[in-house]
Amino acid sequence: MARVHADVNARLGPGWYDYESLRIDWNVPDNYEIISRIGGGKYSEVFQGVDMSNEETVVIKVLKPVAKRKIKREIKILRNLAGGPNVVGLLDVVHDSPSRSNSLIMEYVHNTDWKELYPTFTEIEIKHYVFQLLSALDFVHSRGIMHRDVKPGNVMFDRARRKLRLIDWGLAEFYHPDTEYHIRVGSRYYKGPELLVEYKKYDYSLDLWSVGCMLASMIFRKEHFFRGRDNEDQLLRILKVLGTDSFERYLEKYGLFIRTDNPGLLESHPKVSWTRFVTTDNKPNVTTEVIDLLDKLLRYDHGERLTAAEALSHAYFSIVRLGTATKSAD
Ligand SMILES: CN1CCn2c1nc1c(Br)c(Br)c(Br)c(Br)c12
Ligand code: NA
Repeated sequence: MARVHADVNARLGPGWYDYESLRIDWNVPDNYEIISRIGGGKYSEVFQGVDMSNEETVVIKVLKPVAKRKIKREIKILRNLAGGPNVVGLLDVVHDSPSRSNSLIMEYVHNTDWKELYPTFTEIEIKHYVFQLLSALDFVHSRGIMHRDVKPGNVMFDRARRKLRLIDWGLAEFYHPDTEYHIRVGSRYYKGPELLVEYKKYDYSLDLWSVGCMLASMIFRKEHFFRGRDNEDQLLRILKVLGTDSFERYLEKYGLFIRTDNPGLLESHPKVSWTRFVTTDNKPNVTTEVIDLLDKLLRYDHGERLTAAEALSHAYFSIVRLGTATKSAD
């Protein structure tokens, strides 16, 4: 059971969370022109485009013919989250008859690629970036939704404007208490332990593990902090840092068992101090304050992890909050 926002969807009712009964009125695509391909994945091809009615740059996410149900879920969630802080905006939904394809027209962000961004982050930039990411998640979780695929590739960051948007809500879901969810979600390096040990009754706190992985890669300047070759190796990477004592307690608490023939997963591993990852290169960004925040996000037990709201009020962000306060003061 989630520690926070457990009953949000029960309170907001089926009009909020029942995406299956959503009827989508697809508009014609005539206003939009594709300029260039900017990405793609299992479920969509992504293009930079222009809305010719106002000359605005947009992103055109052409959906592959996947389960209609999944498309309804993504659109329902994007519409529920409209106007929320740091959530990418859904501008339109269009159907193209000749190609029989459906597309989401999204707000454009002039994104700097993560590979370029993370090695150059200053401490103040990390604070602004993570604060905005947590603001998005605090909002989304308070609306009864978990993203389930938080990773650098799904966080668009316009460095010049210091504008961050959480994108790709294709794996997002509504949280209901005592409900079993798919564990084949997320992206390997950012998968929470609950997914790797196949605990299916997870909740919003899954997203906070992923934030912890991103924070660690920024402060320690490591592209992916836990970089497993496969799901088992991913868990082993985590064990080798957090140690097996707290892992055993976690398994015990939730009545979980590990089925594996990987010897590494059956050995005991000591907890490694976070200071072991300090180098001359990353030293300026590693303070006792950020280590404290990181240590409270990267916990096996999802029930122990800071919530997004708790993380936002951590001392590490006081300079960002202060900035916000003065802004709202004037
Ligand atoms: C793979 N790339 C690079 C930039 N970029 C990509 N996918 C995007 C999606 Br989906 C959205 Br929505 C936005 Br907004 C941007 Br920007 C996107
Ligand atoms: Na998206």
